[in-house]
Amino acid sequence: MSAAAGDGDSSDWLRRARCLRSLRASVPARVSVRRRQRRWLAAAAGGGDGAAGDLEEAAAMGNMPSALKHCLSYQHLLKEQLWIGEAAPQPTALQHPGQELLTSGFPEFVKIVEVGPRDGLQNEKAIVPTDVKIEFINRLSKTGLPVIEVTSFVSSKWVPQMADHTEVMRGIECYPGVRYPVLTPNLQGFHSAIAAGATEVSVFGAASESFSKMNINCSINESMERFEDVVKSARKMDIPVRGYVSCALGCPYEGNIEPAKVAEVSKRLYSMGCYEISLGDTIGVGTPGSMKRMLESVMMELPVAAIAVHCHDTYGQALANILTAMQMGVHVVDSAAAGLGGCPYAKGATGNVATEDVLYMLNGLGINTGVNLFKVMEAGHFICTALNKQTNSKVAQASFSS
Ligand SMILES: CC(C)(COP(=O)([O-])OP(=O)([O-])OC[C@H]1O[C@@H](n2cnc3c(N)ncnc32)[C@H](O)[C@@H]1OP(=O)([O-])[O-])[C@@H](O)C(=O)NCCC(=O)NCCSC(=O)C[C@@](C)(O)CC(=O)[O-]
Repeated sequence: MSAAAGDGDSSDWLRRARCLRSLRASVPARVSVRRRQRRWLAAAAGGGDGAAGDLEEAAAMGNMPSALKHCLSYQHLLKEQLWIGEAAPQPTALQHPGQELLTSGFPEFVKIVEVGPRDGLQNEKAIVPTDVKIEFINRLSKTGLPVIEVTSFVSSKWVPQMADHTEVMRGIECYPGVRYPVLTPNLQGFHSAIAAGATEVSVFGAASESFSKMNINCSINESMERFEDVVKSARKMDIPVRGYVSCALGCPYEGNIEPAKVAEVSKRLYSMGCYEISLGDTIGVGTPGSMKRMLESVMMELPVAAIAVHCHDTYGQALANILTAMQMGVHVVDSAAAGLGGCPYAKGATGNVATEDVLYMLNGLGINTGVNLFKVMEAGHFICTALNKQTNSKVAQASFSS
């Protein structure tokens, strides 16, 4: 757990800002928000002054402006701890006999692998200044995220956005308990990464021959030989290696990809020593149905504990796909703050699923992540402001823009 996770100050600030913004939108300028709020609450609660009594009772009466109702339901959400990443309330004796907990079948803890600084930024048209990347990563480090993928040691001719990999790796503050892997496609990238101070790397292959050729300029077989070299060197240095399989649910060049092919490539990566295999829906075309079929196939070859899902949200299916994967026991989820991202070799693919949206869903399910949603929202807000773009996170949009 990072040193600064769980600090409540900024959460309070955001809560208040959110509530006030929502109120301001519906109040004539000449009446102060606080006075109006006291009056509504007093009226809704049946008299008295601004103390207003029980908020929920007032909300139930239904005789108040929608902005205030929104605030009250927001209070209700807070009460249920959807926002703070703590365990949801346990079922009470009032629970209907035989009624199953919503969370049954889901893992108790989900590890979030934040890929925003790498997958998120690699596709930005304008080069993001190195100090902005470093500040973004430092902010993410204070959120409780256990893993933050920092950059990639690839050719700067191919991906100019990642050309400052060494400066980024050397510039970030490494928080205790947070891991900072980087992408390395071959031995050359591996050696550069280690020289820059990386202590964990990822190799990235694909279940599609065409994508492999476009992305890393070699066939699947050739890529496996390169990855073997990386894994062997890494093992000697006690460096953990993660493996990616792109196009697990579809390829921008070949269309459908057989689940058996995904399973085969995953097995090769796992057998050579990758401790975790991240299955990428690179172009975000998967559905819960195709996710289920693909995972069933991969799970015949790999233990579920070694499987991660990496969903892009092009068709709006990412959360549903993640939910499906979790129902099947997967407990490692890749995501990017503000839903940044895309792959330079997957035209039309939009960003990764937003970390904020994943956290909101997991908090609602009472699944622990150890990550502070508010702080991720702040980091997402920081990078979106720096890039002068709108967040892709629905949760951040709802919280900041209403
Ligand atoms: C893989 C390579 C490097 C092969 O590139 P290549 O051109 O085939 O390599 P080469 O071995 O023929 O060498 C050619 C030149 O590249 C240099 N080179 C060789 N290796 C490196 C290296 N590691 N770092 C820096 N430079 C390198 C090498 O030194 C040489 O330089 P030159 O002599 O011409 O000046 C190239 O194709 C490349 O960089 N591709 C970029 C791949 C990439 O970053 N894709 C995006 C990330 S993957 C992704 O986003 C998907 C994922 C993971 O998120 C999951 C999902 O969503 O599906």
